[in-house]
Amino acid sequence: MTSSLLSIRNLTLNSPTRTIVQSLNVTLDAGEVMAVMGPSGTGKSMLSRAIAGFLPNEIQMEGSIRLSDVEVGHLPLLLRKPQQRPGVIFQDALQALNPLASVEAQLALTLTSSRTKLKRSEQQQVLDLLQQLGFDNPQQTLKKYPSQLSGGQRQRICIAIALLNSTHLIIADEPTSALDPITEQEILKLFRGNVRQRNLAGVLITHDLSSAMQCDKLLVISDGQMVALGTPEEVMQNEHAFCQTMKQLMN
Ligand SMILES: Nc1ncnc2c1ncn2[C@@H]1O[C@H](COP(=O)(O)OP(=O)(O)OP(=O)(O)O)[C@@H](O)[C@H]1O
Repeated sequence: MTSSLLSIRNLTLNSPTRTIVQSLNVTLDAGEVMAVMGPSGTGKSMLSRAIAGFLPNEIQMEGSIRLSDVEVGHLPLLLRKPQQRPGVIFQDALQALNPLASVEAQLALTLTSSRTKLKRSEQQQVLDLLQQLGFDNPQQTLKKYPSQLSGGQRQRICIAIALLNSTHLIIADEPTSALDPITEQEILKLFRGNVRQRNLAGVLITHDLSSAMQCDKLLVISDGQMVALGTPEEVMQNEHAFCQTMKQLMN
């Protein structure tokens, strides 16, 4: 039997005062993208932080998170081997990028953590990736600084960094909330397309229903509890009020 790329068993996250996520069970295979939806404040970001290994100190984790069959749940990001670190794309690309480093420096540091210039052997890989992410002039893009890029371009650089960083899993936590609707759809399409094409697994936390409908799985969390998990079509059949509201919006 082949095991899933990501396997979460009985995950519970407790703050000192209350339970934030309770007894969550999810698996995700390579090539699959799972959307996570649910009302505000119900634990979606905390789930992504647990998977990525940067829970706040005051949050206690119970249960298991396995990446390619290795238990990583209790390992903070910095103690994980490179292949156990997911690529992470955050909401605010401007904050995620170093304002004082050029695009080339940020991509080179992603590849080596010690250089700010791309090696000749890395150049073509990076230029191809930037082109694939929709940059018309990748050479020129490498010279730019985050403040010289648009919001959508910055987020595409964050996707490039996550793709260069990750051999298994990419997590995107509301990556398009600061973007206009057309750029939003472009970015989400690039995210889904690249995850599938590279046979990674992707977790997309989103409030955008149309994008969630194009994912392979949809997980709905409400009050820290999993209320539905399945294909988006299956989730629309769920009786829970949040799923029924989604169904009405789709109709
Ligand atoms: N450092 C922390 N310590 C204790 N509780 C926290 C901490 N950070 C967040 N929380 C609480 O955890 C709960 C879940 O927060 P989380 O950010 O995961 O929600 P979310 O579903 O991602 O919300 P949104 O859709 O608004 O981004 C919230 O009630 C929040 O107040």
